[in-house]
Amino acid sequence: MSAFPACLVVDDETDIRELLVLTLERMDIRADSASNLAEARHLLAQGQYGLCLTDMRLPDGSGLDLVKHIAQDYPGLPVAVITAYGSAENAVSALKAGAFDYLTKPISLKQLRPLVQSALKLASVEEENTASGTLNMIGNSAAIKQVRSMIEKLSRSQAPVYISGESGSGKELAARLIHQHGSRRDGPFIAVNCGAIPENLMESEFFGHKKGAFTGATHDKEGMFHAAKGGTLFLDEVADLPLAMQVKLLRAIQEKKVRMVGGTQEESVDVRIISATHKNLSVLMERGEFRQDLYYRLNVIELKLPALRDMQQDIPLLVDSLLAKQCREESRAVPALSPAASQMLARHSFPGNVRELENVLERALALCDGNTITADDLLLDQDPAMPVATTKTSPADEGLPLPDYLEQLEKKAIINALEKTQHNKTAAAKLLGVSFRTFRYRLSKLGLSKDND
Ligand SMILES: Nc1ncnc2c1ncn2[C@@H]1O[C@H](COP(=O)(O)OP(=O)(O)OP(=O)(O)O)[C@@H](O)[C@H]1O
Repeated sequence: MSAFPACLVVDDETDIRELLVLTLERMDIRADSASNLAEARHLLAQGQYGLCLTDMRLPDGSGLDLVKHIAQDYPGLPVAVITAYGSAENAVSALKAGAFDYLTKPISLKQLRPLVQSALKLASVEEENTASGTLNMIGNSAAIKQVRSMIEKLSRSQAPVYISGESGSGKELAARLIHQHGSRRDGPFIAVNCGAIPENLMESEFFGHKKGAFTGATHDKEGMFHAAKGGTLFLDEVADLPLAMQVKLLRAIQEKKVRMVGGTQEESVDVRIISATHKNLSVLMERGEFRQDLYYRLNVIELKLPALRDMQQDIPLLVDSLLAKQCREESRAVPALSPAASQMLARHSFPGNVRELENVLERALALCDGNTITADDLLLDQDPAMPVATTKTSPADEGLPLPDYLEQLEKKAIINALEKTQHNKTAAAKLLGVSFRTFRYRLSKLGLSKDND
């Protein structure tokens, strides 16, 4: 038997219990079993377990009670629930209560193996994390400390996480950290910007396609779900998924299976989903633009990232570490900040959050004399939130008809966002709160795109 601590199997059906114990033993894992909640509690108190698998329906309570008991009294022990086919709510409530993952009946070895391996990995990853302890989400404010502790908790689970927060507030960074600190750290982390994929290619990008599935499909091609196997798939700007794609994604998440475009067979994929958007998904859901069932599937656990203006006290610390990082990358000495520059940074509202702060510092590094960054180097006056909000003129003052006047304002806002993001269109679209597709469309409509944009 392996060095991995034993597994506790809790199920009142003798057949399933025996089958699970046997399967685990074939995987070199010793297993104890209990047929009800009371027995399970008793065994837990006696033994050192590395994993617990429990059915949802038990004669003297529910699997959910056991999940809560374990979360409370044995917080390091991963527990997975076994749910009946099609009972999505059960799986979701178990994950919310702290279950690390779930299995759907009928249980197959294909499902069980990655789950057990993840649990097995968790123990060693935790040891390494305690040893290194380096989460690089910088800040000392209560808000960011709370984020850091949530990240640690979430990395112990396989539950889908939904990260909300304004553009540039560190959603992708948080997703990467959850991945890096969890059992999937040796697997891939695949980040997808859902707003940047053309609608007609979306299904094939996500699930892959078979040769001949459509014109131009000259060979079999795997999708992003395949690329993320054994790791994490980060769906950024998930609000930009068209409704038709939302249905397909829901199926893939629920079944943990995908089917290539033009393929006949479904195949299992072991992928953890983390999603994010700067938009308000619950509002979009109420408007019918985002499917409710997918929303509940993605948003099992929500991680909220604070805006930089809500952690203003962290600005000096962030400035120091971001400057140090940028100078390290450019192999140059870290310049000092003049008192006026420090004050200006500490007071600025940063609508573009940490990303905006990074851009301001990068620009200041390029402009400064090498020794000191002055208030002038920050160019913060040229960084207004949005020209629309600050404009004091009216169409009549400009002598323009309303549509032309609005077009001019829109152009200004777009150019401003492009400048702020060093012409990164994806980031500029986010800053303006529109999808990448919309942004690209507006660029060409307003004559701002280069020939082949
Ligand atoms: N607390 C933090 N400490 C250090 N760096 C941070 C922090 N928050 C954000 N950053 C950095 O700011 C930049 C923007 O963060 P990130 O890309 O994760 O934001 P985002 O919320 O995903 O943005 P978007 O909504 O535009 O996709 C990244 O370079 C990230 O490393």
